[in-house]
Amino acid sequence: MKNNKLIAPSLLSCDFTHLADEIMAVENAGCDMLHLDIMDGHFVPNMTFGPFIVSQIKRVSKVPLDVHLMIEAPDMWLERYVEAGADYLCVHQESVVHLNRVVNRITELGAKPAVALNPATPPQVLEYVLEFVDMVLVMSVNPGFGGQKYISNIIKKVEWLARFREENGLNFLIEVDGGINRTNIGMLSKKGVDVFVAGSAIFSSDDYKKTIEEFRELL
Ligand SMILES: O=C(CO)[C@@H](O)[C@H](O)COP(=O)(O)O
Ligand SMILES: [Co+2]
Repeated sequence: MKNNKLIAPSLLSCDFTHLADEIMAVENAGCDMLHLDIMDGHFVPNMTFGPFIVSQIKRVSKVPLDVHLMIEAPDMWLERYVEAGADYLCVHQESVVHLNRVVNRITELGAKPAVALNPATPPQVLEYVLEFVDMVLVMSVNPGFGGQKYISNIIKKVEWLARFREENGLNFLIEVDGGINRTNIGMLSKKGVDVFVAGSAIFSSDDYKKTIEEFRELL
């Protein structure tokens, strides 16, 4: 961790034909975590990979894995993703009925629970679970694809979460995901964001190290 701000490249935008090389490249470039987007073709209109690939990524990675579940009924899969090596395990509030139970289960399994919010979901729905989570993921695009445009009104959610955290003496991390780049990362950091997921901004750049260093200067 550097300056308590974490950069988590989303592998969704990497070259999957050279997965291990891409992981090594972003780790050597100084990233703090790897963000893994799990999509099931139901909760979001796209599909990626499951626990087997997560376990393979775990074998070759040195930094913590931040596993973002964009799937229906994630409660059926918690054990599998923790066994596969998830350090942070994130469920969408919109995909879960018994959120308190799911968060507690992730903790019992030994991972750090995180909850994600779609762009249209207000943060106040999390008021009664915030004391139990390690991280809140504020989606700044509609989940399903990399390379989309940042939705600017999510900043109000970041402000509310940062204020709630302060007023209640909590220490969950605030993470943003979607359309993060050098034009918005500095402002988000000042508002209280701790973890910055970036897919296309890192993997479409020519020099991952330079891009991550530029991000870090803006934090
Ligand atoms: O969860 C998601 C998309 O659903 C993200 O993690 C994206 O993969 C971020 O990609 P960029 O917007 O940074 O290209
Ligand atoms: Co994600």
